[in-house]
Amino acid sequence: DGNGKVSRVIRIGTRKSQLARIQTDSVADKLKELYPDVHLEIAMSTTGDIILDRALSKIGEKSLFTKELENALERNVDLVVHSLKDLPTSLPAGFTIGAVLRENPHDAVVLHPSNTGKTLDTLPEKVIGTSSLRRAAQLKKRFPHLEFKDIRGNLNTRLKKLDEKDDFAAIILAAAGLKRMGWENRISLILEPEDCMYAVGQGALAVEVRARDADILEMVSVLHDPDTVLRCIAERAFLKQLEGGCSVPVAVHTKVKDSQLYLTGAVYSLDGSQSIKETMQTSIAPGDEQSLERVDEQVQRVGVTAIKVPAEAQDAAERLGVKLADLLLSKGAKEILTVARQLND
Ligand SMILES: NCc1[nH]cc(CCC(=O)O)c1CC(=O)O
Repeated sequence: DGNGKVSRVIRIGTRKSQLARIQTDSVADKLKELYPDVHLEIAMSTTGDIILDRALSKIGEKSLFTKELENALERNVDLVVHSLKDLPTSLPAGFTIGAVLRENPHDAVVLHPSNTGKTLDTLPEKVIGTSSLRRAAQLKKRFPHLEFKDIRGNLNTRLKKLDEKDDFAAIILAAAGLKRMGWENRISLILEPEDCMYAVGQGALAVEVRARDADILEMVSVLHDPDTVLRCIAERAFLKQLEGGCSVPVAVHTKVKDSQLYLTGAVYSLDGSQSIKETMQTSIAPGDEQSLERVDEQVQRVGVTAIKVPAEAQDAAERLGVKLADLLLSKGAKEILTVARQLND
């Protein structure tokens, strides 16, 4: 078995925010369970959660959060854990995502305590807190009576702002982040795709490693299941082909059923009045697994190196994302995204 290969100390890098620590610990715990003989150490970086006062959508540079951890990966750690959503669709040379673990990808509504039992249709006040253009655009389209205002800060800060003031009737957050922080009980509603599709990679943890570190790649590859990898590759290929980035309202929904991978993708104008949404599918029948021999930068698909997952299915997933993006672009997605970008500047 491959489990005996890594006998040295494995160092995991993490940012110091509570969510980052929890995410890192959850991956470390899984690795400990799978490899009881491996000695794991957690190394903390001291900066990275500094930019809280500007809308994330206006910072524009996703890799800001991850650059420091990549420096550490170059020097003194073997793997780092990120929210996949925060990772750009191409990684810097020398790095790759070796495992993807996903929980609930959907968005959740957290109600102000005074609104317990209400829904987005029946809220007595109409101001909703979110700094996500994607969430605001979709929900404006579906619930025209609501208003959306920016809410900044980490998860703790946002919940505090909701509870201790009367500025917001509710806020929208990723269900996965709430669950990881132990606040699942604050989830009032999970948003269905008809109301609000999720962000590319939302709810998934990405384990970033050195692209040519075959031992570590093999070690982390047991953390993920093929369906999760294929869904995330399709989503990321879609975003990359759209040249979406984090500052535009792009949303997706994926599922796997009967060896078919389904991808729904959409772009929205900022007020939700214009949108283009399409679904495509592809066969992901089992085939030869991506092998270690073929692990080099050439086999990365949108930053992911998933050994042991069928290589052909990974190619099909990537093509699906590109094809769906091309379909949306042929229907005017570029114009919608260009206007959204300019208005958001
Ligand atoms: N936008 C920031 C962000 N990046 C990752 C998460 C946690 C959820 C996830 O991993 O997708 C969140 C919070 C949120 O969107 O509510």
